[in-house]
Amino acid sequence: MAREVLGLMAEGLGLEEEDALARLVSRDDSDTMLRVNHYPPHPEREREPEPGRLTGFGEHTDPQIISVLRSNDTSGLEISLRDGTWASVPPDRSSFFVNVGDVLQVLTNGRFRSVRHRVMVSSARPRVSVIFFAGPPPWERLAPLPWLVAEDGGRRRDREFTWREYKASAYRTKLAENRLCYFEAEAH
Ligand SMILES: O=C(O)CCC(=O)C(=O)O
Ligand SMILES: [Fe+2]
Repeated sequence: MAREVLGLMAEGLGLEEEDALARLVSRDDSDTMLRVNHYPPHPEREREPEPGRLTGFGEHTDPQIISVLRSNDTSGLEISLRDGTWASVPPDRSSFFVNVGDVLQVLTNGRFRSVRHRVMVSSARPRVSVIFFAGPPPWERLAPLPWLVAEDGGRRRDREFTWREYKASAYRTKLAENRLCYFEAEAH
């Protein structure tokens, strides 16, 4: 699934090698992970700053290449729009929500953006989500793809790093931080 989506993205980007993205998540040592989140129902509480809504998962971007999410039919997931407002992602048990990770933003030289998202809990029903995170192998050297950099007149948004390096840096920072800023190319 993640591989197919990455194949379509490569095609859409006009990459010469159609498996340029998918191959990164298909190796035996690719860093993939499955996470199951359970948000218990939100009981009525009196002393909340914003009554009726609790943060279930704080705002963040996913660090990997791509994340594929499916949830039960309880809402809560929200994405941050350019103007800073939050848009709800309607729950749909029959479809997948695909999220661009930080590494895909780097590889595409910013054509695809890792969107900030969060989970707010306001429902009387529990939310359950299952997310497949597809990341590259630990020692893979990651940098904007040369084909796209050439299209951008040689301008690289980020410098090269390994996934291991990125993960180590991400673990040192807070969830909500923009972790990619440490990897931006110096000359902008
Ligand atoms: O549980 C959800 O709907 C999203 C959780 C999430 O963003 C994550 O686990 O990275
Ligand atoms: Fe996430």
